[in-house]
Amino acid sequence: MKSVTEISAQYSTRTPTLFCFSVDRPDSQQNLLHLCVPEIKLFCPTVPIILVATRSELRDDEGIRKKLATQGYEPISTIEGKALEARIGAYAYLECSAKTKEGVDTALEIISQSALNEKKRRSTVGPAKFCKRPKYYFLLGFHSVEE
Ligand SMILES: Nc1nc2c(ncn2[C@@H]2O[C@H](COP(=O)(O)OP(=O)(O)OP(=O)(O)O)[C@@H](O)[C@H]2O)c(=O)[nH]1
Repeated sequence: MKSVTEISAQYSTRTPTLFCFSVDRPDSQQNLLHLCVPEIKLFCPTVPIILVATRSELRDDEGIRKKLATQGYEPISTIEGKALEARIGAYAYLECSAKTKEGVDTALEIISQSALNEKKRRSTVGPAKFCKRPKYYFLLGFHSVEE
């Protein structure tokens, strides 16, 4: 997963950005909610977020269900995914599995469509600016686009 530092360095303020979590990894959803989303909202508030649930076929995998159950978890459901979409104000919520290919075509279609919509919007409202980067990233030793 790209860090928000990388996103803010490379992307314009309106480039649609994919945030992915894996349905068998409740921690990946928590990382998005508590680390990535607050940062991108702070530094790139106008970036449209497309939320993607990956490895969706693992919801029906008994081995995964059992493993998660021993830790007190279940695979992340569609309802939870949609709740996260609403909570972070995402542009779209998608689910797919690279393994079974389910949802992949739809995901690619919606992602392309959002990029085309953005291109259209840009031609009417002018060019996008780059995201403002937080100063403390310098202290942590990240590269800067200004360097
Ligand atoms: N079950 C399942 N496994 C998948 C799926 N997509 C990817 N994987 C597995 O997930 C692992 C990581 O896949 P990659 O395509 O390398 O994805 P990545 O984002 O580069 O992964 P990381 O390097 O782990 O961050 C591999 O072992 C893949 O086989 C999927 O749809 N279902």
